[in-house]
Amino acid sequence: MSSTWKNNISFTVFGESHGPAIGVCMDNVPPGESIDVDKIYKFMARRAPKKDGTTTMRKESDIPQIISGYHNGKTTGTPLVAMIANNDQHSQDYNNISKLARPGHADYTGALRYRGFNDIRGGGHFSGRLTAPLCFAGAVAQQILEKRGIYIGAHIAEIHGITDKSFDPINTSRQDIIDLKEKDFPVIIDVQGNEMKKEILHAREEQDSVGGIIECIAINVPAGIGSPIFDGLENSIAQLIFGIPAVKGLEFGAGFDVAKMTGSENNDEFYVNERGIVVTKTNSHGGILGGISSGMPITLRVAVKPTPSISRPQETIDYSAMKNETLVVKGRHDPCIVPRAVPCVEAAVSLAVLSHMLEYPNF
Ligand SMILES: Cc1cc2nc3c(=O)[nH]c(=O)nc-3n(C[C@H](O)[C@H](O)[C@H](O)COP(=O)(O)O)c2cc1C
Ligand SMILES: C=C(O[C@@H]1CC(C(=O)O)=C[C@@H](OP(=O)(O)O)[C@H]1O)C(=O)O
Repeated sequence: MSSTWKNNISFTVFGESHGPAIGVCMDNVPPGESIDVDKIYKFMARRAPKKDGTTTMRKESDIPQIISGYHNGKTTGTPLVAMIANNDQHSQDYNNISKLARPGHADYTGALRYRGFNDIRGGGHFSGRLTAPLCFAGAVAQQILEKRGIYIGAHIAEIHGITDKSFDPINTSRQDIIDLKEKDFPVIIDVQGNEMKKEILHAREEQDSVGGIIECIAINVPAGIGSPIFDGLENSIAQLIFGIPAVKGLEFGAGFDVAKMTGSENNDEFYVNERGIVVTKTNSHGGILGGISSGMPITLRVAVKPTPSISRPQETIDYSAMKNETLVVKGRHDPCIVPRAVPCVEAAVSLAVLSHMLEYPNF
């Protein structure tokens, strides 16, 4: 079940980019949770294509239709199902490349896995479009968590070498997270965001694309959530983060920098604060020790590759005729995936955290 995630919360995403609709079926969502549908729309609009040249020109409204599991403003606890229509497919863009493997995309591996029967139009089921249902599920999870004071936010930390300020790994506030969600281009330092946008537009002019890094933080996650070995918070978050197409790297806390540190530099010393709560002085561990939350903010960074579909000519193969070919990709592609993937990262982390929160009887 490649498109199903099974934990305390389970969900399946379905559909293809150029089929009639995509969607999600969530199971074991707690009953009686008030869900504001307008807030879901707002969350999903953060992922939807924009009109400023920094994203795909495909116009999708991404309004989900809830067809099960929601009544009188509350979850029923039975499967929560949402459909999202595909309205602006240009399938003819893919006619001339139906057996030509786009370098960096999943056309070749998908054809092997599905014996050539996979729908390659717009990337089919491999498309970044399948993150719209992930965002629906994540928006629901986020609302349930926010009612318990848990806030999860993300920003663009880097695009092609241009960097934003990092989250404060100890003192990021609920308001800092809320403010970022209101931004069209979610960065902490707006002037850096303007430079990033210029870089994205430049890549588009050059018939090329750029990648970057997304940083995410979850605050007020209670200490003691998660499990060791295979079912820890890091495991669950990683599984969902790698469900976002184009993600190639993930690090928690100090991440790969730990390799350069000594134990005394990396260890986060504990103390009891003025409110009688156990905290750490620093947060290299990124809020997770032994797969279990420490109560400190959970911090992670996600590396996103440059969009594979670029319009300059590239060498490739015709995998049906087994011939070498030159390919010119058509279609309306994101010159950079990173800005639209920010809510996707939030969605993935929200679903993983909510799922582990359900292990606790008093949730
Ligand atoms: C929000 C989002 C938008 C994307 N837009 C595009 C796009 O316009 N063109 C493209 O070739 N790939 C796009 N991708 C990435 C591809 O779907 C992805 O690279 C491909 O499925 C192969 O998967 P992999 O990179 O994880 O190996 C997008 C991904 C996301 C998350
Ligand atoms: C439509 C979306 O993104 C699509 C993701 C995508 C890909 O290969 O991942 C390829 C493009 O599809 P098309 O060629 O049909 O325009 C993007 O537009 C979306 O995210 O809503």
